[in-house]
Amino acid sequence: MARYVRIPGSIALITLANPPVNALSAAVRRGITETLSRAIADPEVKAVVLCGENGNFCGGADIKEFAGPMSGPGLVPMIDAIEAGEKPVVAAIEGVALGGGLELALGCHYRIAHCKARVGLPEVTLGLLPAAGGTQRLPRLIGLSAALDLITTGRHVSAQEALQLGIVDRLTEGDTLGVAVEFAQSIAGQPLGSRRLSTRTPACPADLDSFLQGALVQVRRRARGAMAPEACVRAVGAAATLPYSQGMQREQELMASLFRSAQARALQYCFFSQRLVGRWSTPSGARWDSAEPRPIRRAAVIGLGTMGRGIAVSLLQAGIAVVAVETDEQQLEAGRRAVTALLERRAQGRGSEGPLRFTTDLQQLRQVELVIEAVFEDLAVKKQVFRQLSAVCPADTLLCTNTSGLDVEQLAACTRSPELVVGTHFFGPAHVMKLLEVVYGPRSSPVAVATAMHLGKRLGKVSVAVGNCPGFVGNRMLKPYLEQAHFLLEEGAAPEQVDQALEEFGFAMGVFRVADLSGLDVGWRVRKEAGLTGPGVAPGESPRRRQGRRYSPLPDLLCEQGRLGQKTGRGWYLYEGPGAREARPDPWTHSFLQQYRQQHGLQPRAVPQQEVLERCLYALINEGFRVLEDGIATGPEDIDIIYVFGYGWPRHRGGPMFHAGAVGLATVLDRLEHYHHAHPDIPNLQPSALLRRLVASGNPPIQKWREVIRRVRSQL
Ligand SMILES: CCCCCCC[C@H](O)CC(=O)SCCNC(=O)CCNC(=O)[C@H](O)C(C)(C)COP(=O)([O-])OP(=O)([O-])OC[C@H]1O[C@@H](n2cnc3c(N)ncnc32)[C@H](O)[C@@H]1OP(=O)([O-])[O-]
Ligand SMILES: NC(=O)c1ccc[n+]([C@@H]2O[C@H](COP(=O)([O-])OP(=O)(O)OC[C@H]3O[C@@H](n4cnc5c(N)ncnc54)[C@H](O)[C@@H]3O)[C@@H](O)[C@H]2O)c1
Repeated sequence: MARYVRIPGSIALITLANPPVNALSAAVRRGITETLSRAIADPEVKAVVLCGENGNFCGGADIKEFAGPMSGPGLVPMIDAIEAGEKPVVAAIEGVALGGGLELALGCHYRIAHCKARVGLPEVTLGLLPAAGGTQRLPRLIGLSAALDLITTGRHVSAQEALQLGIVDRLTEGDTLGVAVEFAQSIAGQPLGSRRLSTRTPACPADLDSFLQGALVQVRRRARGAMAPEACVRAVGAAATLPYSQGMQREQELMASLFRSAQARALQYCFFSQRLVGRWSTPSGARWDSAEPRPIRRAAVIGLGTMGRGIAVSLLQAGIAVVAVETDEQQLEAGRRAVTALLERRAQGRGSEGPLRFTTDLQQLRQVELVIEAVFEDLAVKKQVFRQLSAVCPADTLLCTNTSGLDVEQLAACTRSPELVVGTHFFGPAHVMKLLEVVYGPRSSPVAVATAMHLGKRLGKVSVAVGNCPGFVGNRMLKPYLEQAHFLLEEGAAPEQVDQALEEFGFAMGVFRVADLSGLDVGWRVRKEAGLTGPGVAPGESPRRRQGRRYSPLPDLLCEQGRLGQKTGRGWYLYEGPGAREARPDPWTHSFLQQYRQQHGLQPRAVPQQEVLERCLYALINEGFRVLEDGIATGPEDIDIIYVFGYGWPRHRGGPMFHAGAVGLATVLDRLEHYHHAHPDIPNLQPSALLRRLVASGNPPIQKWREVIRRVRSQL
């Protein structure tokens, strides 16, 4: 797993060979240890070059090994041996040097990188810290402040930035290995002294204590409840305050507190799930490895409102030519200004964008290969647009809708090629949010799904293929969650209490703060169209019951009062003025809730925080099990990735389905039964058949759920 060759000029070349990313598995560590001893023992060898095959230096420790017992040579002694050796070792970095890969390079005496390479210490994103000396050597190389930034964010750094920071010594645009070998020959025999990073003293800010304290406050604010960022700060702090060997000891202790933690497991599950959802399949047999995506060079966006603008920017930044369409000149002008401003704001340091044209004339779409419709969420309007698109665009144009939950099949039925219609559900702001739900209808062809999935990847999104049902996966599961939050207000909770529980769980914002931010009128319009509120409601129907089940009119009542959220300066919370962002608890809301409860004869009670969490989250999770039963999502990983990337579910809790497994499925079932018993008029609290079956199957690990799901589906 590490090849050794002696090349002319007294250089030993060690090549890590564990494709695709040369992860440092036990076999690779053994290979490096053995080949290095060979190079040191060989009197002919004057210097060593370390590189990786397949265009990558090294993607770090082998994450797959973390789940089992660790064996083989340790990374730390291996890297220490490289650094301590008398022969210079040069790392030739192509592709990536990440995590343990960069730590390995930091143990080398020199680093030469290709100009397209990326380096970083992303361990924090896996719930860990760089525990092969990264927290001790990087501060000694680039200073405490820069090292802390890299280690606590885990961000990947371009070769150019790495050079500026001093992480690499030299960049090359050509043959990295050739340059590294030549360089190694040139420095052979020179003293290594301070090239050994462990011997250096890190550059520290003047007021170290307050700097570290500030860093702790910042990471706590950024990653609520996540343990790893804090441990990273402490480990880097040790580099500043302790000698190297004691700092290493501190690094190991802190790593030990993280290594087997539930958070690390959750984050590593997210890493692998993100890759798993890329290997999508549909019930009709379409698959990622057999369906060929079409190349997309020219696209159109219909509707330049909140979403269309971001979608256009996303496409342009991926180098795709865009025709942007609006209904009239005024809307077009507003759209043009918005798109231009977004592009200008994001222009710095970005690559060239595709050409952009604005029009009100659908006839301009005669040459596009893909259209994304982002007009109002109104089925009739969307159907009309799809009829027009089908008439104007070439027959093989892929027609996509950005609907949040309308029936994709009904739109497909308006076109002459229904197999080329799919949902591409972006999340706002579309040029920022990472998630794309790709919704296949019963007639969507493999090529249509593959093209949309591939497009998502090109746009830098995490794409998840899901089936067609009201709300698809994400919004369908959100509905029972929101409903519970409203019911809890009826029963005695305050909005800020519910939000606090959810924020302490790890959401960046609680449900009511999010509602105020996105505007309460969005859901109000949907409920009016569904006949749940407004003129569509049958006369005499109880305000707290709809379609035979409990209903809360609270959000409708707020909208009727003109309290639409941040945009009106008042919603569930009070704001300084329209558009202001800081939410303050509003005495008006409290007395409104009090009156509402009195009016409906509801006896308020103190709702425990635990109940807030259980009812909101377990109702959402229960719907997730139904989504799986119905075959709308292929596996729990799809749901979890949707929630982590689209709905702010705290990543260190792995996603709702992972969380259910972590809590224990029997517990989730038990609590749902309890709440359903207490609230028989809330059908969403009735445990799903799949949850029952999983519990009956002995609570299998989440990786095994798919087998049970297959059995349940075949019996339903
Ligand atoms: C007490 C113990 C002490 C231990 C000390 C450890 C210290 C160390 O600091 C810890 C680490 O290094 S932690 C590590 C820190 N490093 C990181 O966090 C880097 C993680 N990796 C990445 O960010 C991305 O994979 C790359 C950017 C490298 C490539 O992106 P791309 O080109 O889009 O490709 P892709 O689709 O992403 O991956 C292709 C395949 O490779 C697989 N695989 C990848 N890395 C792996 C790994 N390290 N391992 C295993 N497998 C890894 C990946 O699953 C996929 O497999 P599949 O079966 O085909 O699905
Ligand atoms: N806003 C969100 O956060 C969000 C998130 C995900 C999905 N969506 C979905 O995206 C779609 C658009 O939502 P939005 O919030 O951007 O709406 P919006 O009201 O901000 O914008 C809609 C735009 O479409 C234009 N339009 C209407 N009919 C048109 C037509 N026939 N041809 C061309 N343009 C037309 C309107 O002039 C308007 O500018 C909806 O289906 C919505 O459900 C919205």
